[in-house]
Amino acid sequence: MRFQREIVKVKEARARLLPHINELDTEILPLSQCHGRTLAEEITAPIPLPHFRRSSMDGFAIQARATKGATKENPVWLKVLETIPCGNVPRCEITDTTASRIMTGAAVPDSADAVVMLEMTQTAVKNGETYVGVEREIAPGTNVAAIGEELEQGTLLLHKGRRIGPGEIALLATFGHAQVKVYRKPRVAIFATGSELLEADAPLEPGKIRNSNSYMLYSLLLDCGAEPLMQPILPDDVSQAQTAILQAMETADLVITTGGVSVGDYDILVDIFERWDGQMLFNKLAMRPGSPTTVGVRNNRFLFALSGNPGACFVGFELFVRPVILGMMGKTEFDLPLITASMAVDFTKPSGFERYVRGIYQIEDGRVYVRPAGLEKSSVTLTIRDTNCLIIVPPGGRGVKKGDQVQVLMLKKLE
Ligand SMILES: Nc1nc2c(c(=O)[nH]1)N[C@H]1C(S)=C(S)[C@@H](COP(=O)(O)OP(=O)(O)OC[C@H]3O[C@@H](n4cnc5c(N)ncnc54)[C@H](O)[C@@H]3O)O[C@H]1N2
Ligand code: MOO
Ligand SMILES: [Mg+2]
Repeated sequence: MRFQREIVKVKEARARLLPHINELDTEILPLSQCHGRTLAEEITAPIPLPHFRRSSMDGFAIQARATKGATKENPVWLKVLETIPCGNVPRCEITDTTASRIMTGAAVPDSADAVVMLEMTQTAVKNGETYVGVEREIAPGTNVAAIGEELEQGTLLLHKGRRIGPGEIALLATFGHAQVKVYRKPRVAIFATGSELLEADAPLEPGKIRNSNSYMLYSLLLDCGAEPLMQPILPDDVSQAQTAILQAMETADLVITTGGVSVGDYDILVDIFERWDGQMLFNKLAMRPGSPTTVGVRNNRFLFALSGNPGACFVGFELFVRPVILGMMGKTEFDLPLITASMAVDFTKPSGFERYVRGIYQIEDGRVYVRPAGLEKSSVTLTIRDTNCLIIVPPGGRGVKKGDQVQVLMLKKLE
């Protein structure tokens, strides 16, 4: 019997990670390279949006009061003073007998309080002068976007720690942030362990399998904005593995291993943790899958020893690695969204521990229904393909029944 394992609940395990999360340093990147990166500064609006009174239609800038009594049969005729394209500054003053042709997005003259759309007008030329006939009464403010209509100056737009996507990029460009302060990507070394593992391009051999976990982790890491560093497969040799892992911990910000954490004779991560000169945060969780998941910290760096079983490796990443990576990039809220949903089917597999079932959510008639993505065994890879949530099945009893309300962690946004 190797060392004793203390069983820790998921909540407690996650709490134990928090004090060890260190924010990474930052770098300045051109805006075009910021997609997927995480903001390391707060962005506020330096000016209002729009910053000038803007026409929202193609038409004529007018004084609304000039249109009193206007009808299609009896239009109010106004003399057209100038044309105001986008990007130009209006020159002429509007009175209750004049108008200026204006385009969508152009600056409305200060003396105008409305824009009548082109379709509500007719034009005529008399003695070389152009006149516009307004066919309807127009209320003040019509088709004029006020200064700050969208945003007031000084509004906080983007928090530090926010992932940059299309919406963030649009705001950054709007306010002239051509260079953006972002967090450096966490560099994460990935080791698969196990003498049964073959490279993905290797032909199969008796008793052996291909290493899929490293590639899955690589993809999960890219997905949360980290820089994965793929390492060679480690055979079941304790010293060799220990040297490689400790070496990687010198250069990478975080190291993940998969496999070798249970009670098998060749579960070498257990041996490595027996000789560990850092802190061990936990080595047994009150959860399925992934109960033997082990996490250590050494010289302020994490070693996540995830299970080798693909399903357990996936769940372990989502529950424990993802929050740490997000925290390293300045996020303070990194919990997966938790919702309540109805079971669409029975799930009767009993479990002594709380179970995080790889699941599928669906929306029907405005309600969220969940079902397991398939065979609920931690060795299963296929279900990861279809999983968009984790259904939390409480410990004990006989699982949950169709129609029961369950807590669900969302991995993908509700569409
Ligand atoms: N007697 C007991 N046996 C087991 C226990 C236990 O408590 N008592 N726990 C079980 C649980 S729960 C899990 S989870 C697994 C954990 O296994 P390990 O993390 O030690 O992983 P391995 O033994 O290395 O491999 C398990 C399984 O996964 C396959 N594997 C490993 N690495 C990869 C990879 N990179 N890509 C794809 N598949 C991989 C490996 O071939 C094994 O089939 O232990 C239970 N046993
Ligand atoms: O805790 Mo293990 O991952 O279920 O089989
Ligand atoms: Mg094992």
